[in-house]
Amino acid sequence: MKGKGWRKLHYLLAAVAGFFILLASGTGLILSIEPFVLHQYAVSGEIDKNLKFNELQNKLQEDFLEVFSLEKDSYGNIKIEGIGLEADGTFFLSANSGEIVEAPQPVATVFNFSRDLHRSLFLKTPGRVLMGITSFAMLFLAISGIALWLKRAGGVRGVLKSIPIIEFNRDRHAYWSRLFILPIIFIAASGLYLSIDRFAELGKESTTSSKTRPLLSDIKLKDVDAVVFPVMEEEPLIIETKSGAAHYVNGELLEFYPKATSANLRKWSFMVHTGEGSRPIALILGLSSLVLLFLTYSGFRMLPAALKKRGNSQEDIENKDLIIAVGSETGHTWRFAESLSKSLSACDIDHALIGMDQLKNCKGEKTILFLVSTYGDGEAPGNAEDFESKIQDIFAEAERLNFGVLGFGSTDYPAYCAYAKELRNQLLSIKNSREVMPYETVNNRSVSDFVEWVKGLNKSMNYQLKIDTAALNPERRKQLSSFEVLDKKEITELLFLRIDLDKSSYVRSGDLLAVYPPDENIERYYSIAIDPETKDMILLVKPTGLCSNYLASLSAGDKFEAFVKRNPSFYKPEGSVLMIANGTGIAPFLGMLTPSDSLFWGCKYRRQHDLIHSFFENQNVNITYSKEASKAHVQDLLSEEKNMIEKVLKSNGSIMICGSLSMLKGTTEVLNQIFTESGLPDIRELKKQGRILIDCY
Ligand SMILES: Cc1cc2nc3c(=O)[nH]c(=O)nc-3n(C[C@H](O)[C@H](O)[C@H](O)COP(=O)(O)O)c2cc1C
Repeated sequence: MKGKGWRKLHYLLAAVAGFFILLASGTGLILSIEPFVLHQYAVSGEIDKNLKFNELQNKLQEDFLEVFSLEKDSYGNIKIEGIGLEADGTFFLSANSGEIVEAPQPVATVFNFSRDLHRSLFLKTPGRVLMGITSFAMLFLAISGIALWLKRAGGVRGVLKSIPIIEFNRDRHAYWSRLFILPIIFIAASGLYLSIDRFAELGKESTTSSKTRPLLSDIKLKDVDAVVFPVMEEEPLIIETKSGAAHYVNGELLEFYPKATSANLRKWSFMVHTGEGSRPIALILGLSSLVLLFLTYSGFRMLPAALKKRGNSQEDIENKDLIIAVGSETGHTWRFAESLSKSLSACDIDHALIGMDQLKNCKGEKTILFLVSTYGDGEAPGNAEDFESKIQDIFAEAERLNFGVLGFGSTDYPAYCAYAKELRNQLLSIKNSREVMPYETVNNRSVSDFVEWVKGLNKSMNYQLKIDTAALNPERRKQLSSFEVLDKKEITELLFLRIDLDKSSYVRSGDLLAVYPPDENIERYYSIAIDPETKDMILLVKPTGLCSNYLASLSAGDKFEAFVKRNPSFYKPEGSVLMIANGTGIAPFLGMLTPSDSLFWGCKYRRQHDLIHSFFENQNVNITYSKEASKAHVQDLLSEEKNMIEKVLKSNGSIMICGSLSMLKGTTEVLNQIFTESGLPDIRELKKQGRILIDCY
């Protein structure tokens, strides 16, 4: 089955069985507490491992007129039914003295109530059947979940990789289900087995006699599970142990019925499913129930978007010249495509919106705008999985294909927008194809990236589209903190902000500050430094956009709303570090620089240096100015530092790069050349080893 099929199965099962799973998890959570509160439940004490069953039997003959049965419960209690010298009924015995001990306290109503609800929804047999089916659905949810998880990870190799948390419900759902997959499978499988066992009456003991013939005098009390005592003389004494049931008459072994595997399986399933008698298992069950509750909640939050039918069908596109084709795994790209479609309609531009799996047999001249995400480890999203194998057929009859590709992805993943790039190459190889819109990307569903692309589209196609950004539903994060500006300085296009920070805060240099301009729901990220001396937060901003102009309008004492996004992939590594930055990209390094590091910074004007020179005292800093006489860029400085760069890397040091993408491009070229000449691994390999860290935008 393909990723799409597994996803459908997963959602279908969740939609059908979700309510019952919720019920079973809630009651399961309550029941998992039982072994912890019933601490006085074990009243029989520890059984001496050498104590023989015979010895207890002799004691019983002294104290009871008649004993009918003996049973050991999962708490190790010895429970007997019989007629005592003073009373008759059920008694608990001390394991070693054989004397009657105080009966355990009754079980709290909440546990009995939860147990009945958990097992049968108070509906007796139909309820038990329903809960059996729920276990079955849960097992298949776990199996389809594993398939989705493999797809998400881009194959088996990636399953243990960390999961970036970009979207709370989706990514935490994946995170927690991965962590608890084994207990969840055990819970579902044991629940299913217990249900089947009850209805199919599995586990009847085999009557095959065994070669192991336990003598009555050898049986130890610790090995006994249950005993049925003879009432009439000709009846046998039946002793059940882990290995089977032995029948004795007058102390002689008459028959032995080894225990069938199914009986052991039943016992094992009961233990795994209830945790009765084992607090560690009960703890795992409790935590798993909590996780299941969360998975049901987050799954239901994702369900409406997943089940929504989107786009036109193949028939609708036949006489359209302009098509928006969407490749999406989890539905976000559709939101952008729909808002583009709306703005085209508002301008009376005839077009169709379609999923990539619906795109078949294009005839004549078509203009197709592909909006595609990347999934797994740089792979195609679900509805574009088969596109590559069909692409030649799809366009076989097209006279001309005008296309543009907009990639949706996240720089949190190493293969940023890899599928969009691959698709673009495939389209370029189609006969009569022409790229009419330059390839662009949208990082982390950035509305501003998308709006920029639409501006480009307007230019290329001579449109006047206006995107309704509110329709893209960017949500302002709920928990924002208020930050106070302590100091603000500005020198030619560079703004320096010192911001008050709770001194016990966990924030580190290299983290990001996400700021919302007033009346806007789209945050902008700024790399931050923590001043090593004062522990204040330092922000460097180029005041050219809506948010940076807002920050520029603030004065000391003003407050603004923001949150800190942890960015551990850009924390300073051990050892000496070569830091490379241009413009405001220097910000995180202001809090990282030590005398054993070197910093290369490219800025525009000499004056800008005055804003931050106090951070450079006794440090190894090299600066270029692109708007002064030298007109040099930071990469020009690097090409003269071959020996130093080689020395840093050969002594196990690292390189960190922060700033613009164009600086990254130039820097990468220079570094690659140096690495080749020095026999060092290439940038890709060093990045993999975590020795080149990049934060460019
Ligand atoms: C499991 C997973 C894997 C991803 N892998 C990549 C990737 O390799 N490269 C990338 O640029 N983005 C990757 N992304 C980010 C998505 O492409 C991005 O969130 C996109 O907006 C999702 O759009 P969609 O909901 O339409 O599929 C991944 C997201 C997830 C959840």
